[in-house]
Amino acid sequence: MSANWGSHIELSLFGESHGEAIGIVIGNLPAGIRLDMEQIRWYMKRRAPGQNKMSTPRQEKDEVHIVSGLVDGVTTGAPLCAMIYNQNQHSKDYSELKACMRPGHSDYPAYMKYHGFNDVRGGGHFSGRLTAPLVFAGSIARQILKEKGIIVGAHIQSIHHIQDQPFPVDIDETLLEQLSSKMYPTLDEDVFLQMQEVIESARLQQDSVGGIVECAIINVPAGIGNPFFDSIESHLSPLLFSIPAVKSVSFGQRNITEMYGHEANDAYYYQEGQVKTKTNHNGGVTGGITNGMPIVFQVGIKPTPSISQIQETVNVQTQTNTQIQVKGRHDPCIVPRAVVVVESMAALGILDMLG
Ligand SMILES: Cc1cc2nc3c(=O)[nH]c(=O)nc-3n(C[C@H](O)[C@H](O)[C@H](O)COP(=O)(O)O)c2cc1C
Ligand SMILES: C=C(O[C@@H]1CC(C(=O)O)=C[C@@H](OP(=O)(O)O)[C@H]1O)C(=O)O
Repeated sequence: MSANWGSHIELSLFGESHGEAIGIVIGNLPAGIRLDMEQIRWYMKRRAPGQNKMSTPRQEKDEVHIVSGLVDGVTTGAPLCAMIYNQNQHSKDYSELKACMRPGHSDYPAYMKYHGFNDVRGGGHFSGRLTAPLVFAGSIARQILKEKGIIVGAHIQSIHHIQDQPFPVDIDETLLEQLSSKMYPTLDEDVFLQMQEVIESARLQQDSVGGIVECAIINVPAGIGNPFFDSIESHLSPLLFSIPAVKSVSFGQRNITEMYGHEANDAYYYQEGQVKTKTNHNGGVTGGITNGMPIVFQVGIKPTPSISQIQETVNVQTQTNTQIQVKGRHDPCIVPRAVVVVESMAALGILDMLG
């Protein structure tokens, strides 16, 4: 099982949802970065479970213990290892799942690949819980990027059929900082109430819903990226697709495929000596290389697979068709907790790209 990533920044992710701890080792971090622990705690809180009815009731503090690579709050340049101890496992909820495979979760493919030895409890190493250490790593990346003037932020673009507005062409630091300061950021102030109702209605029907997170990275200079195998899109996508439940990533305007060329092309102009585009349908990237406009992309997240309605499945021990009623404490919608995960992955990807 591989859980390593990176060409400049190196990540090595470890742990299971119901094991003792989850964590990450971050290699090649610059020395001399004073970690802003208050900011890190806020980003961790935005993702943490158990805070309201929209989330899994599992209560976890998600306190980060830094065990190496930091002295007096400042990075030393040595691998930085951070651990989060699991505190609230209910492993008996998963006893049936060694044999009966949850539709939509990792159980069956993992059973085939790891011959039934994989840890199914809480999703094991496949769990959305593993995104907690990724948010920690992403928070450090965001801090380093901010020193270069580069800011990342995201909003909930949609939940089920309820849509927020898309990002405007001019995305500034104030807007992104405002979004990141909210627990559930949307551009239209009122739309989250409707989203919340849709989530609650799905929860009451023992069901779940998905949605889309739209993310922006601003102030990346023009000229970063490559045309072919290491384009901006191809560098960010592996990270974004590694977030459990992510099923799509698209850059620029979502409906660009339905436009005419004259509509899709972003017209250039000079503003105070700087090249800008009037529209940003291409999401700040053409030819795989940044054009100086905000990098904008959307991440599609499926409905949570573990729902407590009775579903058809198979028992791999008796090799029979059967039914399953999934237990455990699950998110009726992953999207609200995943916004900061998307931001974190974007920050890690772009920092790595800057070299
Ligand atoms: C923050 C977060 C929370 C999640 N919570 C749950 C959950 O409560 N129950 C569940 O079945 N899946 C949850 N997932 C999704 C599963 O982990 C994921 O669907 C599963 O590992 C299968 O992977 P795939 O959907 O990418 O194919 C969550 C994912 C994230 C990112
Ligand atoms: C604990 C978290 O989410 C978990 C992600 C998850 C899954 O299958 O992905 C399944 C659930 O695990 P459990 O049944 O142990 O409660 C979620 O609670 C977290 O994100 O921190």
